[in-house]
Amino acid sequence: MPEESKQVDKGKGKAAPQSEEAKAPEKAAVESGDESGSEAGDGAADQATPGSGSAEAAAKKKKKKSKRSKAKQVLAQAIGGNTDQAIAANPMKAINALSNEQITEFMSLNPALANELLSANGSSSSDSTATEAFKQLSLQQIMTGLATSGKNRKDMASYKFWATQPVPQFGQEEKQGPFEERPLRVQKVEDIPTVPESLAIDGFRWVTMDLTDDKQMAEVEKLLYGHYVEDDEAMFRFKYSKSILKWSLMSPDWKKQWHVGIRHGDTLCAFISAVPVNIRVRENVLPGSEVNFLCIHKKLRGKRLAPILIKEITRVINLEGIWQAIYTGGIVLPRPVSTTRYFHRALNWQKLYEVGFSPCPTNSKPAFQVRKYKVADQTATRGLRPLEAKDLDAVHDLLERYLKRFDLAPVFKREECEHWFLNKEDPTTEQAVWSYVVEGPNGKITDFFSFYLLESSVIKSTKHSSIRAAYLFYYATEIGLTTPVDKSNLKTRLNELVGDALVLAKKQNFDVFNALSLMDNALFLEEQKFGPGDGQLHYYLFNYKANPVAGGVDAQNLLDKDNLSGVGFVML
Ligand SMILES: CCCCCCCCCCCCCC(=O)SCCNC(=O)CCNC(=O)[C@H](O)C(C)(C)COP(=O)(O)OP(=O)(O)OC[C@H]1O[C@@H](n2cnc3c(N)ncnc32)[C@H](O)[C@@H]1OP(=O)(O)O
Repeated sequence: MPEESKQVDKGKGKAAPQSEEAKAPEKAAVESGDESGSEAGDGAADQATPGSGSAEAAAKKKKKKSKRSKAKQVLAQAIGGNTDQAIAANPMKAINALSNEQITEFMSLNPALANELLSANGSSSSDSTATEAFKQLSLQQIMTGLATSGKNRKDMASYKFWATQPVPQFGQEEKQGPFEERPLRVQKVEDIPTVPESLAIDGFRWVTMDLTDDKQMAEVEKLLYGHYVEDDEAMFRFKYSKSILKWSLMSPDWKKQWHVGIRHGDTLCAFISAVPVNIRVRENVLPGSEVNFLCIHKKLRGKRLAPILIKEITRVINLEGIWQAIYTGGIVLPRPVSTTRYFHRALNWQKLYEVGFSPCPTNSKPAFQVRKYKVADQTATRGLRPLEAKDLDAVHDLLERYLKRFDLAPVFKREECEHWFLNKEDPTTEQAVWSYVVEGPNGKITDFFSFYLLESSVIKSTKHSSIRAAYLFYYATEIGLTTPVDKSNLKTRLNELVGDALVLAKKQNFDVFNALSLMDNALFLEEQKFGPGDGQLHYYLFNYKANPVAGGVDAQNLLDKDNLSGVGFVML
C-alpha cells in the first residue's frame, strides 16, 4: 500500500485517521466481515461478494463466528454473568463496564454488536468516558467502514426518521438480482402542504434565504464556516466562500425557495439547500434535485432538527412537481445506492505535513516526501488550453456522450455546462472552477477536464489557516468512446490528462488534489500518486429504488480497476 495511507481524509463526512485498514487490507477485510451472519449482503457491496456457498465461504463464516464469540467473551469478562441477558437488561451498563481498551478490542471483533449496543443506548446517552469513547469509535467505524456490507450502520429501527422516508430500507434488500427500478412513493402536487411544518419552539422561525442579497449570502457563509463538515478530530472544516456558494447554489433554474433556513431571533442557525438537476439512473432520466449544505449550529445538534429541515426541503421541492433527489454523505443512512472512496494527491506536501493532514511515513523523511510529490513545471498534452465560451457546444456534446458510460449521471443542458465549467473572468469574485480542453490539429475538441476549489479551515494550526484543495470534477475524452472501449488507451490518456491537471492545480497554488473512486478514476489514481483516504462518500437517491451502482472499490475497499465505477455524478 502507498505510504501516504495514514493521510486523514478531509472529504465530506470523513473521518478518523485510518491506517490499519490501508496498511493491512486483508485484516480490515476480515474484520469487516458481516458479523450478523444472517444477511446475504445489502446495497452496493453486494456487487462483489465472491465465494458465497463455497468451502471458502464456510471457512469465513466459521472464522466470523469465532470472532463473534470472542467479542462476547470480552463483554462477559467486563460485566460478568450471561452476556446476552446482561446486555438486554441494561445496555448502558454493558457499555460502561468496558474499559477503553476493551471497547477497542470489542469494536474490532464485533462491530455489528457494538452498533447494536450503541443503538440500544439511543438518545439517553450519559457523559461517561467509556460511552463517549465507544460512541466515537462506533461513529468512526460508521464513517470509514464498509457501510453497505452490513455492520457499520444502525439497525433499521434506530433510523427513526429515515425509516419513515421513501428510501430503500436496510433489511429489505432484494436477494434475487436486478429488479425494476422505480419511485417508491407517488404523490400529487395538490396533496403537498403549502406551508411548512410548525417549528413549535419559541424564538425559531423558517426563512427563505435570498442569496442574491450579499448580506444573506454572508450569513450562510458564516454558518457553514463555523459549523459545517469537520473531520472527527476537529482539525479541519470545509470552508465555502461566497463565490463558491454562489456557483453551487445558483446553477441554472435555481429556486429561491430551495434555500431554506431557520433563524433564532435574527441569527441564522440552520440551513439546507437544493438545486435542480436531471438525474439519469441507467436508462431512466428523472427530473430531480441535488440536496446539499445541510447544516445545524453546533449548539442545536441532537435535537432532531435535521429531519425537520429535510422534510421542509422535500416539501418545497415537491411543490415544483419534483419527487426525486440525489445527495451524498459520509455517514451511513438507509440505503446507499453506491459507496465511493476518497483519494488524495499531495501537491504541497510540506504544508499538508505541517497541518497534520499528511503524516510522514515511518520509513521516510520529509525531504523524500516533498520530492516524491513534485510535479512537472509544464503540462505535456499537445493542444491543451483553458476552456473558452466557443468550446461549450463541443464540450457539452463530448461530456454527454462520455457520461453515458456510467449508470448514475447528470444530464446537463448546454447552459448547465456553461455554468458549471466556464470560468467567467471577474476580479471581484474568487474563481470556483478550472476547466481545460484539448483541441486537435483540425480544431476538434477531443478531451476535457475540470476541477473546483474547496478550501478547508485548519482549526488547530498556528502556522496555516487553510488548505486549498482542488477536487476533480467532470472530464471526458474521445478515447473512452470507441466501440469497444480500449481500456489500455483510455488509461494512458487519462493519466496524461490528470497528470496535467496536477501541474495546473499546482500552478494555481493548490495544496492537495482530491478525487473519488468514481467514473474511470481507478485507471489513474495510483499512477498519479493519489493515496487512499479513510473516508467514504455514500451516494443516496430519495424516492427511487435503484439497483446498486459500482463505486469503484471492491469488497475490501480497494480500487476496483477491473470493473471501475458506475457513478458519473460528481457532487460538490
Ligand atoms: C424530492 C426531494 C427530496 C429532498 C430531500 C432528500 C434527502 C436529503 C437528505 C439530506 C442530505 C444532506 C446532504 C449534506 O448536506 S451532507 C453534509 C451534512 N452536514 C454536516 O455534516 C455538517 C455538520 N453537521 C451538522 O450540521 C449536523 O450534525 C447535521 C445537520 C448533519 C445533523 O444534525 P444533528 O446531528 O443535530 O441530528 P438531528 O438530531 O437533528 O437529527 C438526527 C437525524 O438526522 C439524520 N442525519 C444526520 N446527519 C444526516 C445527514 N448528513 N444526512 C441525512 N440525514 C442525517 C440522522 O440519521 C437522524 O435520523 P435517524 O437516524 O433517526 O433516522
